[in-house]
Amino acid sequence: MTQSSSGAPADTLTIVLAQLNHAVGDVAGNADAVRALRQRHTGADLILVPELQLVGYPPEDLVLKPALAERAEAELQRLAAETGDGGPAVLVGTVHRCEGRLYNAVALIDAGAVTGMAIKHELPNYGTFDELRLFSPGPLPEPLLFRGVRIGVPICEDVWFPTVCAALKAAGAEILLSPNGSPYEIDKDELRASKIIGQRVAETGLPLAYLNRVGGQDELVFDGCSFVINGDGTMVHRLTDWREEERVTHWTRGAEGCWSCAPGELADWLDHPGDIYAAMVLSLRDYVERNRFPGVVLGMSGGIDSAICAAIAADALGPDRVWCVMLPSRFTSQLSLDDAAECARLIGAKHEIIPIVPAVEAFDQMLAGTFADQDVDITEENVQSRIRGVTLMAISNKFGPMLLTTGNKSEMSVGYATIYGDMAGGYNPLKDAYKTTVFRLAEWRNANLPSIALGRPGRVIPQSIITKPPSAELRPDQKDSDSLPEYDVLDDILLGLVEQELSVDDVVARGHDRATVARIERLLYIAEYKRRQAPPGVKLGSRNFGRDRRYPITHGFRSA
Ligand SMILES: Nc1ncnc2c1ncn2[C@@H]1O[C@H](COP(=O)(O)OP(=O)(O)OC[C@H]2O[C@@H]([n+]3cccc(C(=O)O)c3)[C@H](O)[C@@H]2O)[C@@H](O)[C@H]1O
Ligand SMILES: Nc1ncnc2c1ncn2[C@@H]1O[C@H](COP(=O)(O)OP(=O)(O)OP(=O)(O)O)[C@@H](O)[C@H]1O
Ligand SMILES: NC(=O)CC[C@H](N)C(=O)O
Repeated sequence: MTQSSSGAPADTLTIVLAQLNHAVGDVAGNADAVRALRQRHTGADLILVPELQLVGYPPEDLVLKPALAERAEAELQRLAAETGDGGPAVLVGTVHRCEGRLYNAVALIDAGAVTGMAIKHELPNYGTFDELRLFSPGPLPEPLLFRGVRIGVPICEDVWFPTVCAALKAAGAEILLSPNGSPYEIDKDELRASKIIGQRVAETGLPLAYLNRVGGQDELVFDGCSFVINGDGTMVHRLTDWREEERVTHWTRGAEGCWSCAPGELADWLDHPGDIYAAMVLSLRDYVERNRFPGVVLGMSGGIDSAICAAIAADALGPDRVWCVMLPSRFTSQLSLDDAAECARLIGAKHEIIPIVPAVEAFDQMLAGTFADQDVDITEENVQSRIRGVTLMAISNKFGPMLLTTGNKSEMSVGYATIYGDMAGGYNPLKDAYKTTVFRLAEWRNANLPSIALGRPGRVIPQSIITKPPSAELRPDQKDSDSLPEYDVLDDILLGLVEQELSVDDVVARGHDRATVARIERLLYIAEYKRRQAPPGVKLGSRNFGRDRRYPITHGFRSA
């Protein structure tokens, strides 16, 4: 029931929470998604869509192009006019230009017009965010009046601090509806729900609907995980994770004038490491689809990194869009050949063998004169890796699939990858996953099929790939542990140096060997140039090699 014809405030509201996967820059497509929602929910009073729905979140510097803002303004006016049909109103995230400034805003469109505007006050400017570069902060906001009800619209970062919600409450807000573009980070779903938003509700006593976007956008992925908490702190709705969802919620003004939302479904959210796996699947899917690739190709070595990447790709795109190429050299073992073939068979992906021996021999001959009197060293190992890169890129050029890179975060931390070799490619699902996480993911995927997956259920990674010692097989009997500490040791050192920004002394105090920690710190710093040239990959933690951690390439600092 909406506001009565006498103009008395509404005492019930039907609000649709639309957890959408919008596309950055596709203003027309994002507006069409709003149109379609209005058609599907004609009986609703109000529809809430994610932060910056019209331009997509995060728009980055694209939003500084005046033509983008103009297009968003035109679409907003068109959508507003369409609400003259008597159907639902919409709280739609968009950019707003005023007196030469650009704002991150939410427009209330209702009864044929823009009837209100909320402007983001707190602009996040840390980690991956740099909204102060793009937007001006709005003043402390006031509630928007909708059918006689004062609705507070704190926009994403606005709910991470007490100020905006307190101001809205003081100005008479009765309900808080918060549109978000909150990227996935390990454990952030619970942090948002139990801590951050729980606290805002406790401080204000107001019911709050938290609506997040879903989907992948370059290095970020959005998990959805929207929810509603009533003023007494009870969680009454939890929307699904990793998928779009439209949840119809019913709100009532109670005897004391306080609003509450009727309880609905409380969806389960994936725990570790299933959430990490889902993040990799969804981010790769959206990257490949939105950049219009027919599928992916990857070098399948019989090792765990390429195996899990192939499984993620099959779950993202379907097995028939994944092309696994084994490129054996004379150091490749029969076990690797067998494991690669068996893994591709279990996944259901295309598998092909292209020996690189003729190309290696040709390079040996070509360089024989120049390298006369030189010892064989890592140069020849890197040539093999680069021959694989050239071959895989030739397949990509000829048939169109994007080449996946497979270097995990442990390797990328210490530069254990060949630039222009196995680092050649377009997207890396493992970029922010340490090797120990990769092992956990393989075990998890063999026992679970995430609901968003398009791949086959059951075991997809042969056990021998999980149990054998990792090797790059670039020289006889090579093992990763010949040149690096065992991965559980390496990863704990990296956790300290990268994720927690500890010094060598701090990491040694955790029980590690000083010389090893100092060597890893040195390798970490001198590999920065490689990481700057590495392909993008999905952010999982709070310190990804990307916008979370912006180190200089050239510097002289060593902490020991
Ligand atoms: N600061 C800087 N700015 C710009 N360029 C810089 C640079 N420092 C070195 N370079 C250049 O980089 C070159 C060295 O880099 P690069 O050619 O990659 O060679 P490099 O890092 O020396 O060796 C590759 C490493 O990756 C390992 N690997 C290779 C292949 C696969 C795997 C695996 O586990 O999957 C591991 C291999 O065992 C070795 O440890 C130098 O020749 C130099 O020209
Ligand atoms: N024989 C091979 N055939 C096809 N691709 C290969 C081969 N060897 C290496 N690659 C590619 O180069 C990447 C790095 O390989 P390498 O085996 O040297 O180290 P890794 O990091 O242990 O990876 P993996 O666990 O996949 O073997 C592999 O993931 C794969 O994509
Ligand atoms: N879009 C935003 O304002 C994001 C910042 C916020 N702290 C989050 O990650 O949820």
